[in-house]
Amino acid sequence: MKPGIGNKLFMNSTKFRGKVIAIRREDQSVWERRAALAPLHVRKLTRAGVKVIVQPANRRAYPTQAYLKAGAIIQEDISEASVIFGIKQVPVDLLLPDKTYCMFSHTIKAQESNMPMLDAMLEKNIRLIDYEKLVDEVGQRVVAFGKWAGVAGMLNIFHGLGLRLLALGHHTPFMHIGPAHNYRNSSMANQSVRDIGYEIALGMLPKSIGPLTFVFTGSGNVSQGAQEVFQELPHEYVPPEMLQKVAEHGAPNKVYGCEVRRRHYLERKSGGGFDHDEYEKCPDDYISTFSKKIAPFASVIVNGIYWAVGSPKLLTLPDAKALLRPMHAPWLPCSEGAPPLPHRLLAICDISADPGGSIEFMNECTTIDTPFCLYDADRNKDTKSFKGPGVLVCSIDNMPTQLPKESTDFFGELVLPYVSDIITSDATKPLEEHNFQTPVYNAIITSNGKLTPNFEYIQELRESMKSKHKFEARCDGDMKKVLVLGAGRVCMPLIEYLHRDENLSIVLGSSVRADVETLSRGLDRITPVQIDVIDMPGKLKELVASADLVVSLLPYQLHHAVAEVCIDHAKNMVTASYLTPDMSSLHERAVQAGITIVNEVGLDPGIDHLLAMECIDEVHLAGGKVESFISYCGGLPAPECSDNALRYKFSWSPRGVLLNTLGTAKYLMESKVVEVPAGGDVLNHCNDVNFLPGFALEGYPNRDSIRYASLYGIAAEASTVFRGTLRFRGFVSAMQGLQKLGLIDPNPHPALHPKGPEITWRELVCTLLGLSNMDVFYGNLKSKVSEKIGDDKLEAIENMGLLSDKLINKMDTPLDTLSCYLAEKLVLGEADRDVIVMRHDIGIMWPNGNRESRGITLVEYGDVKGHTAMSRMVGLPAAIAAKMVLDGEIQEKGMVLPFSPDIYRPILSRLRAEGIQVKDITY
Ligand SMILES: NC(=O)c1ccc[n+]([C@@H]2O[C@H](COP(=O)([O-])OP(=O)(O)OC[C@H]3O[C@@H](n4cnc5c(N)ncnc54)[C@H](O)[C@@H]3O)[C@@H](O)[C@H]2O)c1
Ligand SMILES: N[C@@H](CCCCN[C@@H](CCC(=O)O)C(=O)O)C(=O)O
Repeated sequence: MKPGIGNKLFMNSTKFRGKVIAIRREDQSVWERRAALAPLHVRKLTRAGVKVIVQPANRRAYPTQAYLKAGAIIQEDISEASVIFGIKQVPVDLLLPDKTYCMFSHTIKAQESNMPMLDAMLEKNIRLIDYEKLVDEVGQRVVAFGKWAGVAGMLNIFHGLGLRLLALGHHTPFMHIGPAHNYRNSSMANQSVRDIGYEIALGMLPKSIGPLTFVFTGSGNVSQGAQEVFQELPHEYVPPEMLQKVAEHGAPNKVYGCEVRRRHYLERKSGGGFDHDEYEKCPDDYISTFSKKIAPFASVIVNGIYWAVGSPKLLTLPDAKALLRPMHAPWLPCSEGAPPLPHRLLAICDISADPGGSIEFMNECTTIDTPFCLYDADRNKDTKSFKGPGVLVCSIDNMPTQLPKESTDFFGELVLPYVSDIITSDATKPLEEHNFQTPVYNAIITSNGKLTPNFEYIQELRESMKSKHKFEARCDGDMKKVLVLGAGRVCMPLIEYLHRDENLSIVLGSSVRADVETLSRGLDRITPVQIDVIDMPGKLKELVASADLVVSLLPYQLHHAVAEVCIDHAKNMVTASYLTPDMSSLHERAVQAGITIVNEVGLDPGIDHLLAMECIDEVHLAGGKVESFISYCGGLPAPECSDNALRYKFSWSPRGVLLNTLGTAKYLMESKVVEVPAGGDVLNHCNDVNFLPGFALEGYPNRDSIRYASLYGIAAEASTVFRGTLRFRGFVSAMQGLQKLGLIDPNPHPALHPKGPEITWRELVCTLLGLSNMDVFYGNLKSKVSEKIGDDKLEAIENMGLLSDKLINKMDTPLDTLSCYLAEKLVLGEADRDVIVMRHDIGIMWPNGNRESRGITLVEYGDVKGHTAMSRMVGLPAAIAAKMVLDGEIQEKGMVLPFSPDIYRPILSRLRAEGIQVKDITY
């Protein structure tokens, strides 16, 4: 039935005589000024003989007087009415039994907060008609406020844009637009919009902000309402494919609009194209390109689409991170007083207002009281502010009530054709005795104490939700569970960071019971579990299966076994370790399982990558090239604690430290590839390192640096790429002594069989020297050692007690035996602290031919009474990455490295918030 037809329906009709309806006073929100029928509609009804009772309400936009003039009876008591019209939900104690109520009940998704009202309606024999379910034969809603949400939304976002631009340093004509509810009606609002349009046409938008583009999603009433307001500005519409051009080089004296339809951004996964019917049937077969092809060129997005669960989102959490990255637009005239915009996307008006829906990071609607929030993608948090990083979001879910008179007129006009039918309702009589037209009949949710057949599903939904809740309550409600494997030296700051989130519970599993118990002490929501991941595969499966995410802080060789189980159970995983070929080989399987495995998010690897990528991307964005990249990192004892022959104490896995001196290395030095074979040769490539002259540092190559040339995107431009390990001078020489003696050998040695006879360090050295007489005179032994490893290295061997008569705790291989021994000997003592020293020296060539050297330095000391610097620098980035995966901020599947800005930027910004400071110098 068409609007306006109501006029005829109520003409000369006698069937309405004696009918009594009421318009109730709204009480759901202080902003609710709408009514279901305007005085104009009431007049039609009263003329047709209907008695209309209107509950007095000074808040209603149409004054009570106007209803009185339209023939209504103004009175508090509405019990005489058989049908009661309202807009929003009714408090349970105000529900009158045996009546028909019309409203937006918000019950059809079994919304928990409205279930008591639904129960009361069933109990009180109320017939509930829900406007939302009044639909035509093709399922289109026939009564709605749609257009007015669009009109109000557009005004709100103009208003917010003015305030946001001001906070970014720019007065603009948008400052003169108020929130929608400041206007008496849309004509007044449109006049204001025209006024600012005049200013825009005169060129009063600052040039430094560049052209403004408005993207409208959807083409329904909401979008049309918004565009009607937009069109009051001097504007030009462009198709999506021209958006980039106008966003960069459009005119500043008008604004650009772009209406985006599904076909513009939805593509069949298997080879592109869009088919409406196919999409309706299988939305899963489609992906959205909105975030890549359209959003990067939008200043403002006005979202007016209907989004169904399961269909691709317009913008995800990672998309927001990409869109809110610094913009580089050197062609815009910027200065200190005319600052450039931080990024193009300034504001989103999410009129669809569907939390967690098409705009994934909109997880709570804003309100008319507090209409805006600023969503900071790097922190995945929003603030009620206009200042600071982020995109402004307006997602009020009752915008039409900001223009209450026109909304009431519009709605009343749409609902009136159905009123003639609805007012025949007598809730005391069975439905069958009525002759409702189909749309009305189909919108009846409750009748005669029961849910109508179309809505019986609500009860099932409630039951399934209840059992889901019960199940969730059993599994600690909405809590997510993280399984942390490994309770060693770098674990605790990770646990503490994760533990800050009260919705997380942690299972800490490791091979040594005492370790897991110590680390869990004093913390709630953490369960210590003793597990050997190799010897107890069943238990590992069980723990992984019940977790939402696994963090492995085990020795790196064990990650592969854990990753296999994560793939089998489709659980995401995070490690602070190098992506080994072993782990890489699981990439495809991880992709197939739909899981994310983030690697290399510790310190080195980890923070070094994040800082490198931050600088490299900045250089590339500004058109520069990275000609050389030299990076060093050392986890060291603080200089005042370096009181031993190695000038070293362990802040992370001793075995790992020793093993690294045996590995291969590869680097690029002034265009020459240098390959270092395994077995200790890396130490022969040691140099003094002098960027901190107060520290006596030396450095040697660390693994394959060339691999990072391509991963960092500098392979085609850098002639030097080097990553190295830092130590205090003296370490390399002492270590070479150990190597030469054969003490860093990872292969089993018969003298070190755990079940073999007891042996002292002195005897082992004799054995390794090939001496048949273990009883050799001490002075003589020293000479033999000197002969083998050199005079300069002898003192270190002696100083470490390796010529002593101390019994050995035999661990099969010299390497494991020495690791175990040195782990105790070179432990950071109670009064010791460690220090992390990291340095990147980056040589840059700018487009104008100028050269620049950038020094990025991180020096972090550990806390004597608290955590080591190493554990914080490894545990924190790993924990932040783990949270990002859990919260959906990292969604990439397979083996993931932290090289993309949407991963490294948030991690760095959160590390900086933890007080980690990096010095950046140009020399
Ligand atoms: N990226 C970086 O900057 C960085 C820095 C330090 C450490 N790491 C890595 O982090 C991980 C942890 O380092 P750490 O210094 O804490 O090591 P650690 O040696 O101090 O601790 C290892 C832990 O794993 C446990 N473990 C060993 N074998 C096990 C098994 N079979 N089953 C269950 N538990 C077992 C040990 O009991 C211990 O709790 C290692 O992989 C290390 O290489 C990375
Ligand atoms: N290179 C520095 C810092 C090393 C931090 C530990 N990194 C481990 C990571 C091993 C892994 O788990 O993959 C390493 O071996 O470099 C130093 O040696 O002092």
